[in-house]
Amino acid sequence: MNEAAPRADIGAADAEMTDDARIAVRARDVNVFYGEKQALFDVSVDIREHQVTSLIGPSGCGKSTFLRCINRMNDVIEGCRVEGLIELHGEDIHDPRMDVVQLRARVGMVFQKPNPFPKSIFENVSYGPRIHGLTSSKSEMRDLVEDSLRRAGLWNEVAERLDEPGTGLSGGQQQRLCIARAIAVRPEVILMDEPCSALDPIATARIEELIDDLRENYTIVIVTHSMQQAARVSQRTAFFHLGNLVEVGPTDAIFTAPSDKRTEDYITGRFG
Ligand SMILES: Nc1ncnc2c1ncn2[C@@H]1O[C@H](COP(=O)(O)OP(=O)(O)OP(=O)(O)O)[C@@H](O)[C@H]1O
Repeated sequence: MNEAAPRADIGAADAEMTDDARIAVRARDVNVFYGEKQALFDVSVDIREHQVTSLIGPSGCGKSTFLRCINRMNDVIEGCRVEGLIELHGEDIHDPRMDVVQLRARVGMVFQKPNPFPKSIFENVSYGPRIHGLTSSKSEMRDLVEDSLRRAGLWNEVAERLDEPGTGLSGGQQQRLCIARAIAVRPEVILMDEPCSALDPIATARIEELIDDLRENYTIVIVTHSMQQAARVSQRTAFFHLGNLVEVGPTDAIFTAPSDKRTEDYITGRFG
C-alpha cells in the first residue's frame, strides 16, 4: 500500500488524515534486500509527529527491517541494501551530507533486550551528550542526566545510586535507563523494537505508561508482537505481511474495521 496514492487507495482507515498533521518520517517506495532476498517491497508510509505508531504483523514480515531503515541501522548489516526515499522532518536521510552519527542521535533506538553499557548509571546517560558535545559544564551535564532520568520515569529509583553499574538494575529499570540514554541526546524520534518482550507484566505496564508520556515530546515507532500492546499504546498501527505494508491507519480502525482481508485474518488470529 502506498500513502502517496490517491485517497481511495489509502482506505477508509486513514481518512481522518488532517492537513495539519505533521509528518516526522516520510517513507516512499522503500525496498530492502538481504543479499538476493528482498525483505521489504515498496513500503510507503507517513509517521506522524507526537504519535505512537505500532508496527505489527507475523514473524518475518519485515517490521524490524523497516524500523532499522529509519535510523540507517541496516547500513551496519553486511549485504543489506536499502532503496527508496526516507525523510526525517523533510531531510533525506540518505543524502551524502547526512551525518549518520547525528542521525542516530536524532532517531534513537531501544532494543528488545535492555543493553546498558557496563558503566555507572550516570555514565550510561551522560555518554551520548558528552560525545555530541551537548553540555559545556559539569553542572549542565548533571542537570541533563537528571532531566533524562526523570523523563524516563527512573529518577526517584536511582537518584541515590548514580555511581552504581547500570547492569545492576532490574530488567524494567534497565530498559528505562536505555530510554533515558536515548532521550539524553534530544532525539526527534524514538524507535522501539519489542521493548517489553524481556520484561514481566508490571515492568511492561510501566514502560507502556512511559511511552504514553513520552509522546508529548517525541515521535515513537514501536514494533510489537502483542496486538493488545499496540491497542494500548499506539494511536496508529501499520500491518505488515510478507514484506508488504498492507495497511496503516488509526489503531482502533485497524483493529475494528480493517480494510484488507489479510489484516482481518491476522487480528482475528487466523494466522501469525
Ligand atoms: N540480517 C539479516 N540477514 C538476512 N536476512 C535477514 C536479516 N534480518 C532479517 N532478515 C530476513 O528479512 C525478513 C524480515 O525480517 P524482520 O526481522 O525484519 O521481520 P520481523 O517482522 O521483524 O520478524 P520478527 O517478528 O520475527 O522479529 C525475514 O525473512 C528475515 O529472515
